[in-house]
This record gives sequence, C-alpha cells and structure tokens, in this order.
Amino acid sequence: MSSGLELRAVSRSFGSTGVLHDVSLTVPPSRCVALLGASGSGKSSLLRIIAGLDTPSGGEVLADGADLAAVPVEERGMALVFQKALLFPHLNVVDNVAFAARMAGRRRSVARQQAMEFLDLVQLADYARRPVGTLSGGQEQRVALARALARQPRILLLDEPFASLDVQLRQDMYALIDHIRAQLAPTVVVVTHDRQEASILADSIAVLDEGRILQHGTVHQIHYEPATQQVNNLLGGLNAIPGVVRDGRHHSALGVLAVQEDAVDGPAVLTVRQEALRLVPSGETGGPTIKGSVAGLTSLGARTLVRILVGADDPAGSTGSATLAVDVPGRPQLLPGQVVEVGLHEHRAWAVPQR
Ligand SMILES: Nc1ncnc2c1ncn2[C@@H]1O[C@H](COP(=O)(O)OP(=O)(O)OP(=O)(O)O)[C@@H](O)[C@H]1O
Repeated sequence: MSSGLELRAVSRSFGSTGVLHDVSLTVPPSRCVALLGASGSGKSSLLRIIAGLDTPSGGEVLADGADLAAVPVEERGMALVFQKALLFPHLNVVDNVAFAARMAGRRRSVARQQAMEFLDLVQLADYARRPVGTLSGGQEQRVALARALARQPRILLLDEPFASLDVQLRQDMYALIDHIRAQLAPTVVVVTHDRQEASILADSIAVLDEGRILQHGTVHQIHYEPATQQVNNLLGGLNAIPGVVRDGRHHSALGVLAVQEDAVDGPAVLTVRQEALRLVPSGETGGPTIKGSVAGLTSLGARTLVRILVGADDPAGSTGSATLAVDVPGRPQLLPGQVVEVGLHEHRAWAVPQR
C-alpha cells in the first residue's frame, strides 16, 4: 500500500528567519521524488515536517488528500531513515527490526518471524542473531531500512541515508532501493545533495534553494530544460552562454541557435549540457557546428572535459567570446590553441531568461 503525498504552500520560520517558503509539491502513490539542494537549503526541515516531527508555520501536508496536521507521527503511515542508522545497541539485528511490532503488542515469535521477512528483503537474514555493534556501516543501513520497512509505511522518507557509505556500497544500496520499490512500492521521498544519487533513485527531482523549490521535474527535464540558471548550476551544467532570444532563436558568441519554441524574447542564457556536445572529426559533413580553439583539458577519469574558446577571433567583435565545455570519452589528443569543431544537437539547447 502506498499513499500520494501533497505539500501545499508549506512554510517554516525559526524566529524571524524563514527556512521554507511556500513549498508546494505533489508525489503520486508509489513514485520516488528526490529533494535535491545544497547544505542548508531546507531539505531536512521539509522532511521533518512531512514526517510530523516538526510543525509548519503555514501550509498543509496531505496524504491521499487528507490533511495530516492533527495526525501524530506514529499514525502517519510513514517511516524515516537517517544518515546514521541509529539502531538500538542493546538489541540484536532481528530484534531491532521486530521492535515496532513488539511495541504494537505482537508476540515475540510473531514479531521476529515478520522481521525475518524484511531482513530477507535487505539480504541480511543470515545476520539476524548478530549484535548490531558487529555490523559494518552498509549492513547497519540495511538493518535501518528493514526496521523502517517492518512498519509497513505507505510513505518511506530517506534523509541522506547513504551519505556515509563508500561508492561501491552506495551502488549496492541503490539496487536495494530499486528492489524494495519493485516488491513493496511505497511512495519514497529521498533527501540528497548528490545530483547523481537523485538521478539514479528518483522518478522526479525537486530542486531546493534557500527554502524554495526552484523546479520540480523529471530527471531529464531538470538536466536538459532547467527553469533557471541556478538549476543548471546545481545540476552540474557547465554551459551558460549569455545572449538574447528573438523568435525562438538564441543569439550569442556561439552564433544563432534554435531553442525551445516558447522561449520568451529578451536577454537569455543558453544552456546546453556538456554531455550533449561532441567534437566533430575534421572532414565530417552534416549538422551545424561551432568552431573554436582548445582552451584546456580536465581529466574526469574515463572521460575528459574539453574547454573550447569560441568567438575570440570574430573580426566584427560584435558578439564577444564564450567558453564551451564538452564532455568527451577517453583522452583526446588535443593541444591548447588547436582549432576544433563542436557538434551541437540543437534540440538540446535551452534558453533560460536572464535575471
Ligand atoms: N531548529 C532550528 N532552529 C533554527 N534554525 C534551524 C533549525 N533547523 C534548521 N534550521 C535552519 O534551517 C536551514 C535549513 O536547514 P536544513 O537542515 O533543513 O538544511 P538541509 O538542506 O537539510 O542541509 P544539510 O544538507 O546540511 O543537512 C538552515 O539554515 C538551518 O540552520
């Protein structure tokens, strides 16, 4: 069972300081939304309000259309997992997971039997009798997840639950969350400051900054159709070229490029993901290209970020110059100053009004 979640104009102030401002968000049942934002943007404050651990200064939290204002934490049908597992140190693994059922009055044997199903789900059934002090960080988080799931929440709230795990363990946990979603289909809200994690886990991402949602959209929209320049920055988009939009075309140091049809005329920044650009081998014919010179190379490991200066030798000097970042596979054999051509999938260019 899962519930739809809705936030309506939620705000929260501490004294005279507002930390959440008119936050509205809808998450359909069984969907996963990521709250993505820098440290201090209000992600945890929002999650605490959803869970009922804090009261909003204004606005409403609803589950399946019902206002939760008067519903206490334990009756909201939600479970929360934090960055720290916060297991009960005096209980072994299975009794940690069985805890809620025991509190609800179930017999020990029944509670343990049910707990075993959830330990099985997180692939820790063999660890049932272990003291929790003997677990690794990744195993602790699995137990914390099993304990949360044993409450059979309709909405699962995850507050940076994998932030302290190493890269490999995090990948394992992402697979586990996929598995849990496929098996139990809870609605999930995951707080993270890691855009890759948000993209892997969530169906949609709500980008939070200074207590406001800048944009809520699919993973694709947030990356390729940012609502503001700040969303582009927060999602790691490196290209933001100033210019002006006239009749669906953006004019800048890059030349004239088609952007979305409904782009508003006026000053606008052209965003185009570095991953949506490519270096065109000399002699290749086909779509439009942008000519520039190599300004620098940065290794990304298996890929390389090539920075290309465009428009610096424009004889008219009317449009100025711009640097374009292009993310390419491997390590291209390029020298600083070398002239290259960049292929741009025009439908990937997106204009954002300049403020
Ligand atoms: N109880 C409180 N009293 C006063 N200010 C608070 C309180 N709780 C949170 N804040 C402030 O609200 C803002 C948002 O904090 P919050 O913890 O929600 O951010 P966050 O995005 O989760 O950050 P992080 O990723 O670092 O956990 C911060 O400026 C924080 O100092």
